[in-house]
Amino acid sequence: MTPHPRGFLLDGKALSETIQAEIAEQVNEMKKKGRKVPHLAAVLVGSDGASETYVSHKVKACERVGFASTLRRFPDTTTEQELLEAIDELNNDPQIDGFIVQLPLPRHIRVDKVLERISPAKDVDGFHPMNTGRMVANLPAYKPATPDGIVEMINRFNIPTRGRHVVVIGRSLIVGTPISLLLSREGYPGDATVTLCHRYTEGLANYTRTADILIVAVGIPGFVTADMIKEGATVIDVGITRVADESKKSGFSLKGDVDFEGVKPKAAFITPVPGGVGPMTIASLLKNTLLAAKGAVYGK
Ligand SMILES: Nc1nc(=O)c2c([nH]1)NC[C@@H]1CN(c3ccc(C(=O)N[C@@H](CCC(=O)O)C(=O)O)cc3)C=[N+]21
Repeated sequence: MTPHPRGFLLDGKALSETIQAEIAEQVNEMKKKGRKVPHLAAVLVGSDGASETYVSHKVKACERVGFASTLRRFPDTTTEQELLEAIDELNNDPQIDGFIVQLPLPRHIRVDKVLERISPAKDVDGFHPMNTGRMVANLPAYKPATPDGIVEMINRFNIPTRGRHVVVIGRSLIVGTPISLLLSREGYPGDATVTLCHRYTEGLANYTRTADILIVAVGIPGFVTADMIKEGATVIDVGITRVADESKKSGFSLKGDVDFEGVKPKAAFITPVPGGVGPMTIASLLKNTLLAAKGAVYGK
């Protein structure tokens, strides 16, 4: 008998590039028909290093697929009212198909107020309660990019989900809650039995050890260790933390929530960090922007 394969890398970077090539193809078709290319705007408040990196990745991805992009920068001292006015401008700008307000925001700005101000039809992050609600109700909606990227990854790598036990660690509105919903609902990739764990879960390892698919989004480097994994599980690492690293020019390296080296020999499939879920998030944001330009969710 051949040994069961272990440690197959779920290469999110390569898959994201494949999806971006598919999107670029669609942009070419739009151009041929004389239609305007999709236009994504990003709003960045303050100068958080990680946020700068993510937003620049999004802008570069737009260029790669042939989208137009706009970056609106605001200082840390921007008031909530000023930010809301900037959002109104983007809502009313017919050139902009979709936009995102990069999180986190400075503490003096109420994130709920900001997200609710975004027109649901332009909310390509899928953070507006209208899109959350429509997703829950199985209506056409923009789905949040990180869970959508995970679903896409499971789909394209043909990882079975029906009747499987999915354990999610972390219940955020942006990752843990929506991925639990998407994988438990009808059809593929779905039909899974989902357990949603969080900081108050007692005996966490008793759950994780029964997971066929383990999805970790807690933001603590190396949180999941080999002893917590079932042999042959699929391990999806959403964490991405900057950890000081003298050997790097940047002075830091990126660490996931999973002890990759320890877990890899036990897992059937595993996502690396970087190069796993992060790039899939970008691909899904582009997908949503294409949907917005086509009016595929709310009409034109
Ligand atoms: N309104 C809003 N929408 C978001 O979607 C959003 C956000 N705010 N705030 C922060 C989180 C985080 N996020 C990532 C996107 C791409 C990578 C990504 O491309 N990561 C690369 C490496 C990134 C690097 O070099 O630092 C990778 O994992 O290989 C990571 C994280 C989107 N987020």
